[in-house]
Amino acid sequence: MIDLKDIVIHRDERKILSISTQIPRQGITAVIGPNGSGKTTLLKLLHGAIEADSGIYQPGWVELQSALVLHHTPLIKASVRTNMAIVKDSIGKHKITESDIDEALALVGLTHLQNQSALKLSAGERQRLSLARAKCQRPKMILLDEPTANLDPSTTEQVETIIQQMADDGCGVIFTSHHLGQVQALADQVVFLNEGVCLEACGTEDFFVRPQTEQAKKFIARELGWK
Ligand SMILES: Nc1ncnc2c1ncn2[C@@H]1O[C@H](COP(=O)(O)OP(=O)(O)OP(=O)(O)O)[C@@H](O)[C@H]1O
Repeated sequence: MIDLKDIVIHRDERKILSISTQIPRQGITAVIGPNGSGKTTLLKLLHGAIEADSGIYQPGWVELQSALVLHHTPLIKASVRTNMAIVKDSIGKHKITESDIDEALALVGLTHLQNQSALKLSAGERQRLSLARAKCQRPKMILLDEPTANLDPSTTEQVETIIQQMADDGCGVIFTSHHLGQVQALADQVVFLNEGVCLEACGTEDFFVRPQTEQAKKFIARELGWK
């Protein structure tokens, strides 16, 4: 378990995250909540990209060895393969080998485009490249910020299959999403944030069938269009 105790993060004198919860290190966890509720901030904290002002995070980002995939992964003006080769692994110990790259490209179905300029990739191919780069880092956990935002249904399905495969291979996955249908289909557990506070952390079915807080009930009803 990842244990977050009394974590507080401020920006511009505003508390943007105030959280105490536990998140499993295995399986697939969805972090959900309204816009601005702190989902991306939580992923960045887990990855060690930002620090908490106070509180305890165990085992901590060094031990977690995560790969973080944000919305717009910067790519260099070079081939898909070169964009893979520049990736560093999450602990800086292993060199990324040619066969690591081959394996990751095959996983995301981009082998045939490996010599194409990465900047010419479509949004869906770009996202698959980002996942392949993350996979090459040999992370223990992969943190994905809205991995299927702006993708069409068929590409969304491809990306979901890759995520599922990574989890089946033993890599813990934490992703954020605004698609509750996707969360229900993919996630084993849910962390629900509201105004920077974790209000619920439980199994996916429990969350959707028996939400404990009024905020979660309203959020589910609004997002799924229930009356
Ligand atoms: N560097 C920053 N400086 C100031 N405010 C910030 C900073 N980073 C995040 N925030 C604020 O913190 C809050 C949480 O942001 P965050 O991006 O984590 O939300 P989110 O749940 O991922 O939102 P969305 O669903 O819109 O992507 C927002 O109100 C945001 O404006």
